[in-house]
Amino acid sequence: MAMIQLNQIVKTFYHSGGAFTALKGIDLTIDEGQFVAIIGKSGSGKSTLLNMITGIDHPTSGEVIAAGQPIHSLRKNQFVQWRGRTIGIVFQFFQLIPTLTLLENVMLPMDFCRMFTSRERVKRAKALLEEVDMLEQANKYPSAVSGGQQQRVAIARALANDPPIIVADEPTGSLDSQTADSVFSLFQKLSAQGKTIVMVTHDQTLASKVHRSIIVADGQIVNQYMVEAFSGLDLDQYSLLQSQLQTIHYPAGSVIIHEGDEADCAYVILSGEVEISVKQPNGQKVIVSILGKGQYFGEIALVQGGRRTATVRCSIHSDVVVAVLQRDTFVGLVKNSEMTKQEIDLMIRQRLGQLSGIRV
Ligand SMILES: Nc1ncnc2c1ncn2[C@@H]1O[C@H](COP(=O)(O)OP(=O)(O)OP(=O)(O)O)[C@@H](O)[C@H]1O
Repeated sequence: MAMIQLNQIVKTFYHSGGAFTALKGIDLTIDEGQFVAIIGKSGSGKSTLLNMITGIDHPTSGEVIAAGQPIHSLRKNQFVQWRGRTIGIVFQFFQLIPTLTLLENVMLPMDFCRMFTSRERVKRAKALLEEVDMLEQANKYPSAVSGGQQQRVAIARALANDPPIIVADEPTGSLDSQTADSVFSLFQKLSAQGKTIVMVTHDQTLASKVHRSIIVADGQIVNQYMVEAFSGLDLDQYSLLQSQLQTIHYPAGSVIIHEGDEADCAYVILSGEVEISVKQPNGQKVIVSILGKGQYFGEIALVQGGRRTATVRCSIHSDVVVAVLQRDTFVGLVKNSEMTKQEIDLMIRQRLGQLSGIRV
């Protein structure tokens, strides 16, 4: 079930110098219980995207639905109460109230949403502080504990009303790496308990520790099948890829590449399936493989020089959408990413081996 859904979200900021579009038509569905990392370079639009989900900011156009509620259709008072019960928010700099004790900070969202009786609130706040290993410090003020400890309390506060969604903007960004690890494992624990978590981070290594990572580049989400096809790129390279991509729609059964043609681009399949075929010496065509979403083709002639080694035709059952990468972009990516180069070299060797087996 979808817990968060963004439909065609556009956000344009207007200022004295003109207009700047920070989000350019974002479509995103996050399922219940998913732990999602939003990754991207500084200025790519991550926080703006998060602010759309929390309702801290309004989209210029488009719709956000969280826990079944179109959030921007609620009146302000209704919205604030709804969010207090539905979305727990964790910030990079904790944002605890300095004049309240840690226990009082955790009780605040329950007081605000009148969720539990006063006695239950104290009991629950203590239980949450225990869960984040901070119960012994409950009566201290935020300034008397470390940054990592403040963030643990901020997480307990986000959980106060038992919201199904937790949203966190760089929650480990201001912490040293050891403290960051222990705060991150708290999020993993919450994920295991079934919370839906959306976390903005600069840290690409976190991608392997969550259910799903979404790369934002220049106000757009980099297509997940591009990320699958080129898994070894860094954020600068994904940004470049996103800015230079062109998508083309081919009808079912049409030919995308003819064997023997000159080569000037490579392709990644975004939807549908293609058949790769070669001509045998006796003139007969043989299908050597079928490729689907997240797989690329057309790379052999680009990397090795020369003409197309096979014909690529859309399956007769479905249309095909491909991302087209011009020669310079493709060769540049391969040259600048050793991991991508190794993966592609290996793939080319396997494919050429397969083709020569068929041509003899
Ligand atoms: N209130 C605003 N007015 C004008 N421009 C804004 C505003 N908020 C954000 N922007 C611009 O929108 C773009 C995206 O900003 P955003 O804060 O979402 O990026 P980010 O990916 O979260 O960056 P960082 O990792 O540095 O926090 C930036 O170019 C930023 O300057």
